[in-house]
Amino acid sequence: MTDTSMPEHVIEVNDVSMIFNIASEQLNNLKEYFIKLVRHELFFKEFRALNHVSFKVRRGEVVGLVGTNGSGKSTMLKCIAGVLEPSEGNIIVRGNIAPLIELGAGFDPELTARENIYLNGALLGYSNDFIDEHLQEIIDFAELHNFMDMPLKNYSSGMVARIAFAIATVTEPDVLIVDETLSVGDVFFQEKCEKRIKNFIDSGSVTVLFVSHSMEQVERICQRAIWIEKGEQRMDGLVGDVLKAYKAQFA
Ligand SMILES: Nc1ncnc2c1ncn2[C@@H]1O[C@H](COP(=O)(O)OP(=O)(O)OP(=O)(O)O)[C@@H](O)[C@H]1O
Repeated sequence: MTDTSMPEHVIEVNDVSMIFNIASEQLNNLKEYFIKLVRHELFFKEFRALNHVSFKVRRGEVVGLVGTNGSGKSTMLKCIAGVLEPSEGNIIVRGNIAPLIELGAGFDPELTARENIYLNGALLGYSNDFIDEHLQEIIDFAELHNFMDMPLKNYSSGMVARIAFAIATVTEPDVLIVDETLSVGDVFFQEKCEKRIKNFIDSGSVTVLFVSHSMEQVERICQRAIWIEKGEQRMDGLVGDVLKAYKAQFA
């Protein structure tokens, strides 16, 4: 049931900037780093990965973030997911987030896939009982029945993606963040994930933020796109219009 008292914007990104401190010169090893540090010769310069970005996303909207390599898309998603704190501005997220970013970050490579499902599930806020109840469903979706007792360090990146996607989407999240997760999966898994995302979209209550370098995939999944380039917000609008402008820069 939709709660009409809820504010209609599920995500609010208000004038967000992200500044990273990067070493101003190249250091070749840790020893060099410590010598410079002790001599107070270590200087940093500021790098703005995001520069005054603002946008709002309504419940049920499916938004694609596009931009060339290093333009700040993942940084934006990490700020929204709460993995990074913006240097300036603020972000409001109303509801629970299923973040499919930095796959494997919430996993322990030494543990088996089965153990990792419980570990990652706990990080996502699921109880042990809940996982017990849904374990088979997760394994079925990931289609990795024979590999459940293998340590995750022996998994391929696509296999990790399968497990991560299956756990994160076992229930309907308020906000689903998908950052290149699907790109490491094979075409069959990609189709399966897209179908699950589409089901969420059809329910009308899941908000999806999606990053992909496949323009075709962005066009197929998203209604709206935001173009971020070198940390600057270039355009925000209907997916067709934004992709047209984005592609035109290479023409
Ligand atoms: N922890 C960090 N420290 C310093 N710089 C960082 C850090 N994380 C990201 N950056 C820099 O911020 C910029 C934006 O990176 P980001 O990963 O957000 O780009 P992206 O648009 O997701 O790129 P891609 O399409 O290649 O995945 C890059 O120049 C990157 O080097």
